[in-house]
This record gives sequence, C-alpha cells and structure tokens, in this order.
Amino acid sequence: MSESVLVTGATLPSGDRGDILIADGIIRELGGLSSQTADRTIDAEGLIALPGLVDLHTHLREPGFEQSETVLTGTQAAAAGGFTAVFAMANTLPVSDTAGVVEQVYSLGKQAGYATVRPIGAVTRGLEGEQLSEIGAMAHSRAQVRVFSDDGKCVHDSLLMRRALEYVSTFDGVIAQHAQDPRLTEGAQMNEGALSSELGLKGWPAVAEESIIARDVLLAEHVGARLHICHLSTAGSVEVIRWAKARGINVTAEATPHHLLLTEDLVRSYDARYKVNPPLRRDEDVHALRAAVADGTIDIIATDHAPHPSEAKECEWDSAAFGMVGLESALPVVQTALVETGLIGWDDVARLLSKAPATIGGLAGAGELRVGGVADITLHDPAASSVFGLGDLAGKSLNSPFLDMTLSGSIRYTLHNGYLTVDDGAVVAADTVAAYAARFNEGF
Ligand SMILES: NC(=O)N[C@@H](CC(=O)O)C(=O)O
Repeated sequence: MSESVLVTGATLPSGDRGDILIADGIIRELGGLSSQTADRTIDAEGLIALPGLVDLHTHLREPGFEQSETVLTGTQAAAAGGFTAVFAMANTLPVSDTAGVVEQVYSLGKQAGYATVRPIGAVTRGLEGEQLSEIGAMAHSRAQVRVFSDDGKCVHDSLLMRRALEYVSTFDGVIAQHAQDPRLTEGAQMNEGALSSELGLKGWPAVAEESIIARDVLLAEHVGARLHICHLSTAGSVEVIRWAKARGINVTAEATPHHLLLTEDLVRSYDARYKVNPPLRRDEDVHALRAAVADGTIDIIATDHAPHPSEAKECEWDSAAFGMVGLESALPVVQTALVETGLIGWDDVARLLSKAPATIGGLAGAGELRVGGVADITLHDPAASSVFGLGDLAGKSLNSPFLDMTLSGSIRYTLHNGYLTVDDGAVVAADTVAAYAARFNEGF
C-alpha cells in the first residue's frame, strides 16, 4: 500500500494553495511547498481539498434490505461522493435498536474500509413509537451511538419524545427527529397545494412538518436537551428553527441536496424517482431553504440517501416507495445550487458537509484538515461539468432524481485514513480497500 501520499498544489477551503503530505494515515504537512517525496504523488492543480465529507443521514439498508444496499455498497457510494464518514439510519431489519445490531453495522463498516460508519440507534423499539429502545446499551456499546432517530417515522408521542430527549442529554446524545405528524399525512403522496389537486394525488401539508418542529423545539427547551431536525423541507420550518435559535434553544437542522434543487413540478411526470419523504415542495420553499443554509439557520446538508430496488420505483406513483439515492450527487448538487449561485463559498461547504455534521454526531477529530489529524480528504474538481448518469452511481440502487441533469463539479480522489478509496474518479476495488483498512486498523 502507499503509506505516504503527497498531494501537490491543492486549493484549500480558505482559498490558500499548498501541498498536503500524508504518512501512515495522518496529515504530516499542510500548505506551503513540501520538500518531501512520497510513495504516491497526486497532482491537485485546480482541485479543491475539502475535509472528507460526513453524512449525518444515510440509509445503508443492512441488515435486512440487502437487495437495495449493503454496508459495503453504500460506503462505496459514499466514497464516490467524497464522503469519509456516514451515519447509518436505524430502519433496518432487525431495526437498529439494540447493541447487537448497531455493533454489527459498525463492524461491517470497519471491515469494508470505505468510510467510518457510525450507526444511529432507534429511539423506540422496532420504530413502533411505543417504548424507548435500549438507548443506554447502544450508547455504551462498541458502536458508541450518539445519534438516535426513528427516521422514516416521527416520534409522535410527546411524552416519549420528552423522555428520549431527557435520556440522551445525560451523555450528550442527540435525537434526530423526522418531523411528520402521522395523522395529517395519512396516505399523503406529494406536497399539498394546487398541484396535488390538479394531479389527483393526496396532499402532504407543510403544517404536518412545522407543527412537530414547533412542539419539539419547545420540548428541547423545557428539558434542556439537544435536538436535531432531519430534512427540513418548508419555508415555515425555517421560520420555526430561526425563532428557536434566536430564543437560545439547542437545536440544529439539516436540508437535503434534493430539497435545495428540485421542486414539486417534477411530480407532473408521475415518475416515482421524484417521490420522497418529505416531499419535494414549491419554488418558494427551495429559496427559503437556500437562504437558511446561507445565513446559518440550517446547520448541515445531509443526503438522506435512500436506496430502493427498481421494482419499488417502476410502478404506479401511489404504490412506489419514498426515497432517493444521494451520496454520489450531493457535492455536485451543492456546487450547482449554492456555490454557483453565489450563496456560499467552499469554506461554507467544508462546514456544512463535514465539520458541522461531525460535531453534531460526536465524531471527534473529523471534519477538518489539520496537521496531526487523520487524513480524510476529498479532492474535488470544481471546473468539471457533466450530465449525471448511471455510471456515476456506485451503490446498488439507481433511484436518483438527478439522472440526466447537468451538474457542476466532480469528485476526483477520496482519501480515508490516508488511503485512496477513489482514485482519479474511480472507486478503488473492495479487496484493495479492505486490505488498506486492515492495516490501518492494526496501526500499521
Ligand atoms: N426519505 C425517504 O423518502 N425514505 C426513507 C425513509 C423515510 O421515509 O423518510 C427510506 O428509508 O427509504
């Protein structure tokens, strides 16, 4: 394996240019001109070096739904998208609600070696919303769970939500809420409005999201706990978060790349690639979300990578599954929607897609480029522009809403723990990465 790598002439998020020397998984030199030689040299002229991206919201589907994705294929998709750490959602089968399941997911991630995998624990047993899961056992397991979520379902019972917030605040954990009032969204298929009436699809009102967020920020304030809100999708949700932050409530919020670029108009096609939870909303909502990312009301961008097999998507809208894959396209979508529109710079991208999610998820040491830190680095070509195609997808499922769209930027190299998981745009073979990982895990 290349035990040392020299990256030359990279542009850092600050705009400064310089070399990066990596040895035995650690950044040894950063910035300036290195006088060293290395086993491998990467010419990064014109490329931006970002801290390895961290996704706080990924569905890896293993155990139980391996026909859609596995820990291996999901982390290959992550690497292709420049991610070096992913937080794996709990809606697996069995549900990730015990120490045994989260440890299994954690170990599979370590073996595969493409990215750090941190399992998210379910808040309630079996995601059933009735009893709290084994939160303490998961937190104290080898998987060190810090984030708990019933994502896919809302923790709707206010008393359970209060208890969960109280419990995780004892060890600085966080509840990541999927804000969706189940009664207001029974049978809902798309954003509620003039278009849902026109298309004859049952509407999903914005208030179903906003009312849960309002309740939960007040609960978090009441018990003094940390709360995170998954996938904000409406202008009203932004207003509630802005109000809560101004009041000093300890809440963070995420937006997905698809809610930052796409609108409900795509549903006119009845193509279920555009069916997602929460649904694509109006143009006004997209602009409110973008403004909230730019002014810091929204703390992070997270993919909600939700793989589904073709039979779950190539069917009538009403019977199709909710969800979109998003790891491979996240950075190009962020560049297209936010950087090229002048709303944010590359230092903001590093914060929104790396440092802030690492901090919220309790991933110590991740999310920054620094001498002495682990070499998780993404080298991105911002000058590239291409039509996003099936060849860009590295996971098992193909349900991307961005296929056939022109997106800016391209991930050229991903380094995880100092070894390459993506080399010149191609995902490195599984056995090579597993061998690198084994050596890293053994401390060389
Ligand atoms: N975001 C999605 O549309 N789908 C998610 C879970 C969910 O329904 O939120 C999935 O697991 O498929």
